[in-house]
Amino acid sequence: MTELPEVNPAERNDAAIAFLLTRRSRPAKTLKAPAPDEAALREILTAAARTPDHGKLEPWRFLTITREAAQRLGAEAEARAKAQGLPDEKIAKAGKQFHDSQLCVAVVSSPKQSEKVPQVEQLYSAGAVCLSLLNAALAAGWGANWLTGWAAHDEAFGREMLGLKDGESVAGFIHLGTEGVTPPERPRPDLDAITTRISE
Ligand SMILES: Cc1cc2nc3c(=O)[nH]c(=O)nc-3n(C[C@H](O)[C@H](O)[C@H](O)COP(=O)(O)O)c2cc1C
Repeated sequence: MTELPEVNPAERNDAAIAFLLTRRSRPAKTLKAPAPDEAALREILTAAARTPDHGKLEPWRFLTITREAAQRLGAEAEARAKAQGLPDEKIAKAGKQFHDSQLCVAVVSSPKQSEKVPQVEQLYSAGAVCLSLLNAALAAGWGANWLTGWAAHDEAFGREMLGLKDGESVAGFIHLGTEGVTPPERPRPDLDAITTRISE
């Protein structure tokens, strides 16, 4: 069990706010070794699992994929994309995220039967886990990137290569490693354009 730091949640946490105001992903293809070791990964996953989850259903789980396993998955993704008759560019793309990967965590959406919590809310929670995982890795000083792509959406690949069960899907492949390049800031949403004030 990762020990919890001493933080008073009722006080402003300037470092956390500064992180959230500046955080950004590092492109997966630019990540290098080393990747988080077992202890570092455990801390990141512990943070990721501390995510809002209506009804405490835990409608998600993790697959941790080493670099060696990722090479195997990359080759298999390419072979399957090729067998589906996809164009060369898409075949290469299907495998590339795995070939580039130092360490990958697949966040699996695993919705549970519930009369109270709609499936879509369980899916939202899986997406929230992806962001928490990404942010925990970035906050710990790693480079990280949330990707999906062909392998996340091909049902047979999920079932046969990742062991997904009926109803499960990949919410994200989060690639982790050491930052190779700091990407330039990208345009961020115009807050006024996306915010409506409802005041009465
Ligand atoms: C669900 C989801 C799937 C994504 N899949 C891909 C992908 O397959 N390929 C890609 O280049 N970017 C993908 N992205 C975008 C990357 O994560 C991108 O690096 C990210 O939007 C950068 O955001 P940030 O700088 O705010 O962290 C995806 C984003 C999300 C939320």
